[in-house]
Amino acid sequence: MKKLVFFGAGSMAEALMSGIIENGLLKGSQIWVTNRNNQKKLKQLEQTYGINGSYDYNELFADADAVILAMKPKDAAGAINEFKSFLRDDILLISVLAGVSLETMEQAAEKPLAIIRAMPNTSAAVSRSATAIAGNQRVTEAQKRIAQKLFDTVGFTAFVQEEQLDAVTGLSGSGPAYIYYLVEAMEKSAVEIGLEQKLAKDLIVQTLIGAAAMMATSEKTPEELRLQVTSPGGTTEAGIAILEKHGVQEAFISCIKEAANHSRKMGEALSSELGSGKQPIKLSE
Ligand SMILES: NC(=O)C1=CN([C@@H]2O[C@H](COP(=O)(O)OP(=O)(O)OC[C@H]3O[C@@H](n4cnc5c(N)ncnc54)[C@H](OP(=O)(O)O)[C@@H]3O)[C@@H](O)[C@H]2O)C=CC1
Ligand SMILES: O=C(O)[C@@H]1CCC=N1
Repeated sequence: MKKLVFFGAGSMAEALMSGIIENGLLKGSQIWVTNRNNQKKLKQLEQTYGINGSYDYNELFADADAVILAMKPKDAAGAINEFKSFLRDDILLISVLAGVSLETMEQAAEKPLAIIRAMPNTSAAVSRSATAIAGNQRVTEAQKRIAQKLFDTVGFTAFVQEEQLDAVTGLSGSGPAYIYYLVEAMEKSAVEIGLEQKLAKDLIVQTLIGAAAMMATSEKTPEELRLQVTSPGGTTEAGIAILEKHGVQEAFISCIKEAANHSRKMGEALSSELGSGKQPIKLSE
């Protein structure tokens, strides 16, 4: 790949471009980025990563191998409509939009295109994304390899059925936020029980890294690993009894199901917006 273009310059686009550049897959000069109107952000990305910011579609699409769609799903129809006349047949469109189906994007582009739908996460910035991808029939083997290399560069990649991508979104697309939420609670409690914030953060981060490494390398299930830590009558048992009392595991299960369901609903909203005469489904923000 010689030229990659990002439509959208927010959290996900920045995580991907920084991982791609950091790992040497592409130089900053091979990456082009545009957004809706936040010129300050484009300047900041130019200064940080040496990428090219532009609002000129001729310049953006010239010799582009792949275009990554990285705006909010609600902005996708408008964006595709604005740039669809610049899309050549040989450009690979890669969408990271939550919920938006391949069919909806094909419909929006109003022309046959090779499209990969991907669900990475922001840990791409540190080459630790968990990404799942699915493509339409027009994606060639060479284009599949391009997409796989791109996402392998920033972490782990799995090919999935398109129908599974809403579940992936609820699980690992949003997943980092669930972990940060848990860590917020761990940090608050650490301070309340007498630890300095810096020490608490170091201990928490190392605990997460260690637990992740155990799960990645051990033959044991997470439940077995948990039981190894839980001495009968000990501290862990006392703590986990509180989590059980508050239904924390059930809450996490509902959280992931709701996020996956919301991904599906966002896709349906865009699809019906594009469909003739149908009203978009209302989403609670
Ligand atoms: N954040 C995450 O953890 C993840 C996000 N995603 C997906 O990535 C996408 C982006 O999310 P995120 O980065 O968080 O969003 P942000 O709100 O951080 O960024 C959205 C970007 O899209 C730009 N934009 C809006 N409209 C257009 C347009 N018409 N043309 C070009 N650019 C446009 C915005 O520009 P401006 O600032 O000028 O308005 C902004 O740069 C979403 O679809 C989301 O589902 C997927 C996986 C994880
Ligand atoms: O919250 C969102 O909608 C996006 C998709 C996955 C993570 N962030």
